Amino acid sequence: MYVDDDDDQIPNSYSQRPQVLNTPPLDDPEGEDDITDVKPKILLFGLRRSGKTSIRKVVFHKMSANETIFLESTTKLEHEDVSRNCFIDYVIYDFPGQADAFEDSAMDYSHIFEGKCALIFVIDVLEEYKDALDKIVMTLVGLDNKRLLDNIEVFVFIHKVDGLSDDQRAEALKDINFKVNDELSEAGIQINLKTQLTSVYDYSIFEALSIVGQKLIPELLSTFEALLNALKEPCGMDRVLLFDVATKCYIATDTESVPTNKYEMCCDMLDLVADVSNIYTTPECFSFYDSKSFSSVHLDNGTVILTKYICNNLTLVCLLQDSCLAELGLIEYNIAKFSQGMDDVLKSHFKRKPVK
Ligand SMILES: Nc1nc2c(ncn2[C@@H]2O[C@H](COP(=O)(O)OP(=O)(O)OP(=O)(O)O)[C@@H](O)[C@H]2O)c(=O)[nH]1
Repeated sequence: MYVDDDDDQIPNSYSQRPQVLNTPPLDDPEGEDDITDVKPKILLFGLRRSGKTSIRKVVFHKMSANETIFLESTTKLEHEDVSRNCFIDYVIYDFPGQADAFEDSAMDYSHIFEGKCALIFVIDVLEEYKDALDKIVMTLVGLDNKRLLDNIEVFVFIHKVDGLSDDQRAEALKDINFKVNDELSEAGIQINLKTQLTSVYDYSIFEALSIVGQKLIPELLSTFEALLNALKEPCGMDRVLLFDVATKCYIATDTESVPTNKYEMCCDMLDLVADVSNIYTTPECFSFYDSKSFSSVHLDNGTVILTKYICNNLTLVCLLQDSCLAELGLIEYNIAKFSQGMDDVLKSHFKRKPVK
């Protein structure tokens, strides 16, 4: 199936760079689950019980953080396609804690690192983390030796920080950054490691995965930032974010980075809309959102949080001062223009690409 120029709808998912995976995934030795269309990958790596599966389940399956204590250890490589729309369009690989990417010839994972990847090392900060740091360095050295490192964005999630005070978090961040970078430079590896403090008990894990996801769509990101800026400025908005409502990951924002408290405010708003809709939508209704979905909350400090559904699970969340609402017509007009611009960009970007 091909995207037609005249299509009004942006399809839910686009297959992006078709190529054939050389080796079947390891949990699929027969190749039954033949992935002929390799999407960008997010690879979760880390020691046993560091929290990899919990991250996957909480963000992509809406599992509550409390339920993750019942998760069993992953004993073989698991992968799943978590595509929601043309932005959240990737496959997640959850490596078993004991996996070594290159050490064991019976389990050579190197083919998985081919193509566009984000490699996330998850460190359990509540445990002694020397072994975890050794594993990071060993894996990166292995990737470097195989000349695979150039394609890969590398992240370190300093995980389970809900158990730490602010001072302990800052200390862990500094210590881990220093030790990993030190060992990597000793091994002669220059790499831009992105380190995040995360927990499944708050929004930090969604924020961290938003940043990872954005690295997988760099070609679209700058265009969407420009579109969001073009919306923000004439309307006098403080911040505008484009969210995937299913995962609470933000796809893009205006060019200024988003302070964590603002990101949390937006997530609370999305949760509020979902909770109210959950109570009052009829069971036959598949989604809380349609083209008319629009909501606003006025805070007593004069801030307004406004959401407007765009398409394909994507919703705009805008933060503005209530004085800006005097020009509500202008805001609605610019949001409609944004929506049209997004539609045009996606159509031209994915024109004649096969659609799943
Ligand atoms: N306090 C806290 N505990 C967490 C967090 N994330 C995961 N856990 C707990 O960590 C334990 C291990 O989580 P898993 O997700 O199974 O860890 P894993 O890395 O997939 O483990 P393996 O499958 O053995 O490799 C569970 O008891 C989770 O509840 C977090 O952010 N904070």
